[in-house]
Order: sequence, then structure tokens, then C-alpha cells
Amino acid sequence: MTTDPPLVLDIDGTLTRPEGWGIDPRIFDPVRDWEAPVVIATGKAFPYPVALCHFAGIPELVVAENGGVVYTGDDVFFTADREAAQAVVEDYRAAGYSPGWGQENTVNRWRETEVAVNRDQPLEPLRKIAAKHGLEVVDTGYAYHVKDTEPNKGDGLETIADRVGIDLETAVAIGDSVNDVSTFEAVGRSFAVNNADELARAAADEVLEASHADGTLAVLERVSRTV
Ligand SMILES: O=C(O)COP(=O)(O)O
Ligand SMILES: [Mg+2]
Repeated sequence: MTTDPPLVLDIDGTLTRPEGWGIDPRIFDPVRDWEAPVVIATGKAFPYPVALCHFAGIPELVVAENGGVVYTGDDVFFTADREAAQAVVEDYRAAGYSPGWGQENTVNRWRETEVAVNRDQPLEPLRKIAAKHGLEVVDTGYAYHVKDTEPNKGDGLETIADRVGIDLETAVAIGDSVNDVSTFEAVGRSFAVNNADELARAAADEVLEASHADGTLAVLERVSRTV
């Protein structure tokens, strides 16, 4: 018998190695063996969480681009378009700045509803230009995301839950940054890893003692009820 709760996992900062980059390989087995749906909810472009599910050997239940792209395993939903964010980046370039990824980059190549800017680039002019276009800039600690104010991970999660039949009241979410606040609000139990930013810490039901994948693995062990 199993009562594993449905899981909602962020990627960067949450499944990462102690140094903050790269997936910690220890998460693959418990995630693959989890006896309930696992939703990957990330700010990364659509192919990244799909690939993570594929290589982890789990069904593709994916919220990408901070809710801009939602995949239920059957249907893809786009809840924003990239055009406005692209216009912000053009203005940012015209003001003498750059997205900071180099000429050809895989960070934005497949991004459909927003544009990511490298955190080594100046934030204030980006925020000002985005505001002029009615957009927001979300700092995940891994990138600045220029996006429509509407989509968020929590709404995307609700779309998946409706389609797949997940009771979010029973679900557990783990995350590390402001872009996880909406998922924390959508589920029954939420955990911020110790490296989480202030907003994620404030929104979580519990702030973990451990960071990155160490924190996530501790939660998985604690909430797994498989007997
Ligand atoms: O893409 C980012 O900036 C962060 O990605 P995450 O939401 O998986 O942490
Ligand atoms: Mg994160």
C-alpha cells in the first residue's frame, strides 16, 4: 500500500548539488520510484524539465517558464507569448546592455513565453524597461526572467492537477525562490530549502535545515509513506 503524496519539484536551487549547479544524481532513484505523480515546476525553458522527466524515467508533467508553458502529458498550454519580452530585450540592447549569454545560446533558444537575462547584467535598467512594457522581471537567483505578470507556476500546477486528477491539498512542494511562492500557496505542504530566498522562506510552511538536494532528499524521506 502506498500513500506517497503528489510532489511538486523546482529544479535550480532545489534538485541541485551543494555547489548550486547541476542535478544531484541522488535524486533520480527516489523520484523515479515515487508512487504518486511528480510535477516538475521550473523557470527553465520547456525542453529542460521534459528532458529531466525523460531521463529520470517519469511521466512528463511539466510547468516551464514560470508557468508560461504547461504540459499535462497530453496537452501543451501557452499562457503568454514571447513578443513583449523580446521587445523589452531589444530596448535593453538599444540602451547599450545585453542579455549576457553570447551570440548563440540555449538559455533562450527554445523559450516561448519569456526571455531570460544573465544575472551579471544590470538589473535596474531592465526592470525599468520591462515596467514600461507592462512586464515584470523575476530574479530566481539563477537568471532574471522578463515575463508577463500573469503566468506563475502555481496556476500551471492547477491546470495539471485538474487534467491529471491530483488533489493538491495532499501535495508537497519544494522550492528555493520567489518563483516557487505560487506553488507553495497551491499545495497542502510546502518546504523551502535552506538556500532559499527571503520570499520563498516566508511563503513556505517550513524552512529546511539542509540546502539544495540535501534538503529535498530529507523531505522525500520524511513524507514518503510507502510501507
Ligand atoms: O530558470 C531559473 O532561473 C530557475 O529555475 P527553477 O525555477 O527550476 O529554479
Ligand atoms: Mg529554483
